[in-house]
Amino acid sequence: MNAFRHAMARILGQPLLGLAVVVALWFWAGMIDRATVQLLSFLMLNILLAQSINLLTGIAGQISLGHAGFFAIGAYAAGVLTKSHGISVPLALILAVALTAAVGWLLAIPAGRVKEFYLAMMTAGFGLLCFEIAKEWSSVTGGVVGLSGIASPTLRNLKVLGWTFDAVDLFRAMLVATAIVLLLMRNLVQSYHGRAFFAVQASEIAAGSMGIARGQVKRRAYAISGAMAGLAGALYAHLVGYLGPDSFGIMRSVEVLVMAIVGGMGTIVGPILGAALFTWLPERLQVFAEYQFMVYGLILMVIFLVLRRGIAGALTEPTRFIAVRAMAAARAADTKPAAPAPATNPGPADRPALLEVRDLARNFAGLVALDGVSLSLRPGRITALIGPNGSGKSTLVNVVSGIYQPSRGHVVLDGEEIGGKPDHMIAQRGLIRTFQDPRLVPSFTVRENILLGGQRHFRSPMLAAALRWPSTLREEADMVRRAEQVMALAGLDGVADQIIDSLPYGYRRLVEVGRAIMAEPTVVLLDEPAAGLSEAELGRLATMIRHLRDTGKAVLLIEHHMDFVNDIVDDVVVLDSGREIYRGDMRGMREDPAVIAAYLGVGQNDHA
Ligand SMILES: Nc1ncnc2c1ncn2[C@@H]1O[C@H](COP(=O)(O)OP(=O)(O)OP(=O)(O)O)[C@@H](O)[C@H]1O
Repeated sequence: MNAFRHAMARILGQPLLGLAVVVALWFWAGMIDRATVQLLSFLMLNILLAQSINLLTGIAGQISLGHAGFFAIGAYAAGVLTKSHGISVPLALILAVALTAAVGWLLAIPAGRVKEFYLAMMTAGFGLLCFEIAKEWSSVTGGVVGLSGIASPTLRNLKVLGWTFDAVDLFRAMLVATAIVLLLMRNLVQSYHGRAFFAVQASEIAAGSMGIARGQVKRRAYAISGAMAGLAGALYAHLVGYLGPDSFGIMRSVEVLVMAIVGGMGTIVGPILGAALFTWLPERLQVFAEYQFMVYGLILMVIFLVLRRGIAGALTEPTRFIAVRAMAAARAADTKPAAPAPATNPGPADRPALLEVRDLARNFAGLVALDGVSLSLRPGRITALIGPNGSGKSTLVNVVSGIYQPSRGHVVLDGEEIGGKPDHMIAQRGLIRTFQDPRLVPSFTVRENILLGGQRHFRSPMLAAALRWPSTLREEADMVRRAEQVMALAGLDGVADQIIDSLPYGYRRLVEVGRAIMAEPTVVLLDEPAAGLSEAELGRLATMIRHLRDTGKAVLLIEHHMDFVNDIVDDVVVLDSGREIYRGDMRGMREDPAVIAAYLGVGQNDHA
């Protein structure tokens, strides 16, 4: 079964297969009856709609129950602009797409602030609003009577660049448009922009910690998704020549979502298969006459029960079509991993600090979690931050990395005050952190997760990524090469292509630290990276942390594993109840009475 799914993944992943299908459909359309051409045209619309929601929901993780709204805006914009304002069809199409992209961008501003049920309800509200406007704004949309007489093949008045389109011409134009959109979407999803979408879906906090501006990513996802649904709407207007509000109700939004889910969200091929099934199925179900919707409902229930990851998930390997995998593997083949940096001594203790924390405090509703902590992290030195549970170590990392606002004090990174700045900006400036519970993209491979560390260094604009501009490919190849080096250092090269969720826990910790190395930070904050690691994994972790030190990074290590800390750190700071109780070296710490009483527990043994 696995061999079959692997083979299917290879076959369906071939761009030549897509080209062959497009060419075959192009010629076949000239040989078949009109009804079939119409059905194929609807298939193109459904593919665009299903991909549009796939990008927003399956890839960027933003559920939408109002996609029919974008479809309606695109359709009415094209219909009104061509019919009432005499604008040419191609220009109207471009304007309709631009308008829906702008609406998507604007919708992201409120929608980007909410999640899950609230987001579902907000987007359903958007869909309802569009539906009601279509119904009530009768001077423009024709209201419930609808807008008829839009240029279409049926009326023989669909003129494009002086050429009158019949049904077959329109289908061919839709076929080419759909193929181009799919190609651009695939390229985009496989670039670092696409990885940012997946990262936001997996964990917004982790995305921020890699320098990904989640608000911007969501706005882009809404705008592109809106534009795709808008394009489908504009094409629909010219396909049918008539628009009525009933085509844009909530059921249309649900249908679009169902197509993408049944096909397989998060993949490129899934929504195509889902769209094909749901274009073909209603026709077949007509034999059940008045029972057809019952049968439809039953089929849906069975499909969701049996195909948990959609048709694509059943046919192929999981998430085979996402991210940079194919490209990464190709580039990796000619990559020679660099040897780990030679060990050097720690940097001198008197070099200027890369990170200065001064008098930092943080309260949580009356609880003082941090109470005036000061700390300096210098290049090429590893500082341990230790202390009993609840002493404020993670809070310090969260405040410094921008997840929590400080209640008081300063955080200065490389001479710049960063206290209170958003987490992604702090990461962009070179302060990278890991989490107590590793936060990775579960559907990504080890390589893809490591690559996410490089997000802050990518520069290619979205258009260049969608067009696979040579500069984008070069940038991507450089990053992949660096990811290979990081994996070699971390001993992860043997599992580079494994999905992270299929690997034991220890690997996830190492991958998260590898991701931090990939970011080429100036300052790294590691929150209990050794927890739960085996002896062999601890060895690899130590190599990675020493590599950070030897390449001049300032490292803060929160850790309870004293033997591990003893072996690698240069300086130690101990916290208790949000205050510093010790600063110095390891030996001094072990003998310090305050540390013994608060943390090391020897004092308690003495009492026993
Ligand atoms: N988001 C929050 N809301 C309320 N209280 C919090 C929050 N985060 C931390 N605290 C509290 O702040 C104090 C310090 O917690 P913190 O997690 O920083 O300790 P820690 O030293 O990292 O502990 P551990 O070693 O168990 O991770 C604790 O009393 C904790 O309950």
